[in-house]
Amino acid sequence: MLSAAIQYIGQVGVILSRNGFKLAVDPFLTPDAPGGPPTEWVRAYPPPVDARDLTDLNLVLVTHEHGDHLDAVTLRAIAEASPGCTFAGPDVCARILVEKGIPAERVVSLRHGEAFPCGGGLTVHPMPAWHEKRIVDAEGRDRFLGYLFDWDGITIYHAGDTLVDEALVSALKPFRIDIGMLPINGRDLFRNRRNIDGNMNAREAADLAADIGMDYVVPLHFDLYMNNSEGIVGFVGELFNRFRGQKYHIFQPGEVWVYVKTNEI
Ligand SMILES: Nc1ccn([C@@H]2O[C@H](COP(=O)(O)O)[C@@H](O)[C@H]2O)c(=O)n1
Repeated sequence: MLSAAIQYIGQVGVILSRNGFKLAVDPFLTPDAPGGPPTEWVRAYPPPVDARDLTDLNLVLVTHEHGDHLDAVTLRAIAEASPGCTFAGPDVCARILVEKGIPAERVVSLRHGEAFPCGGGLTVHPMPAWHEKRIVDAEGRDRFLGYLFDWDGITIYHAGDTLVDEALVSALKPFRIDIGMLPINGRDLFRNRRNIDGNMNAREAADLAADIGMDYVVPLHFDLYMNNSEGIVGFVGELFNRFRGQKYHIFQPGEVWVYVKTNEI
């Protein structure tokens, strides 16, 4: 019987733990968000975890540089609380992390096509992401990344912020994904006008989960900022109406879910 523990910490932030190795993706734990009131960015709930209490992280992965994903205040607090923690992300983020005070020797630049071996039987495969569009620099390095965790018998995909693109489906198809964590906030002209880049919506996330054959699909990016959300009801409806039997897990902020991979009881 194989298992992995996942804690949801808000927006797209999660902490994953397996085989004694613990990592966080996009921890955004600042109570006063960048922008913040009186702007449109009003958190729906306070951070469920204090970054200063994250004392045993081995790795933090950042998907892109937007302030609700790369939160320098949170990351500096983690660097201090978890002295053995490495910080990794797209090259743009790696440079920002160093500028923001994370020691350069603890920062790794990741790119699609180059696997990143870690402890605990984990290999991280950086995946391209289309946060409204795919942006690649002159050296072919993606500005936005998702991550595929090939973790000693359990495969977990964290999409970061992305649309569904045929090239993404092709990149994911070779893997048998046990848990796929997908943004579902969608996009529209009126958010674009306010410089809010879009992602896949609930319908597209449901289709992707079914098309890839994910065991569980986990929606993200729907509950923290209601100005950039399409809610959760549509996602459940899509699965119920069109993909009956597709398993899913909807997190509450701060909740820990233990995924167990077994056919036996
Ligand atoms: N507190 C925040 C959160 C987000 N933004 C900006 O919104 C845009 C979209 O954010 P994503 O989650 O889709 O990456 C992006 O430009 C963020 O910087 C913000 O200003 N304040």
